[in-house]
Amino acid sequence: MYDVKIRKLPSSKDLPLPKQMSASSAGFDLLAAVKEEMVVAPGDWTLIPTGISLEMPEQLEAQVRPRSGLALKHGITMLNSPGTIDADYRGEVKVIVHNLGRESFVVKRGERIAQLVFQELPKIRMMEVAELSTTSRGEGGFGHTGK
Ligand SMILES: O=c1ccn([C@H]2C[C@H](O)[C@@H](COP(=O)(O)OP(=O)(O)OP(=O)(O)O)O2)c(=O)[nH]1
Repeated sequence: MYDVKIRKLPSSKDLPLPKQMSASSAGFDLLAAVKEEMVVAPGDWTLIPTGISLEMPEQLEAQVRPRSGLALKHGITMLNSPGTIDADYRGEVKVIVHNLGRESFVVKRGERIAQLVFQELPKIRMMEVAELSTTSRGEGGFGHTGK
């Protein structure tokens, strides 16, 4: 269990605190802290503020992910999905909303625009080597085994 601190910024004072999906879940929905609404034209993308900033243990990162309902109904996704929120980032969490739909999408204030999922990060040690081990896959990739 990790403690994640959420700070509401002045732009979201009147909005509810994002709700954890369940007491044990690893994430919550992000609310759009736009002034009233923001229009995203078809094919366009824009940065949507969420009105919160975070503090989490350094073993974690948070990932900004699309909501499947918005994707299915409106073609709305996150351009950089999953967006990465670094543990040492203290700025406002923002969402790059991409409209892949055929119609303009209106982001309304307080709407659940994306979801944030926390992930434990492995510790790695990088090392340069001259050779890598051999495997049966070798260099095959990008569909080389067929459909
Ligand atoms: O969807 C996103 C992605 C990133 N960020 C914030 C938090 C993250 O810690 C910071 C930097 O993100 P990232 O490392 O993806 O961006 P970069 O383009 O590599 O910028 P930087 O040079 O600031 O690391 O921007 C968001 O608020 N939302």
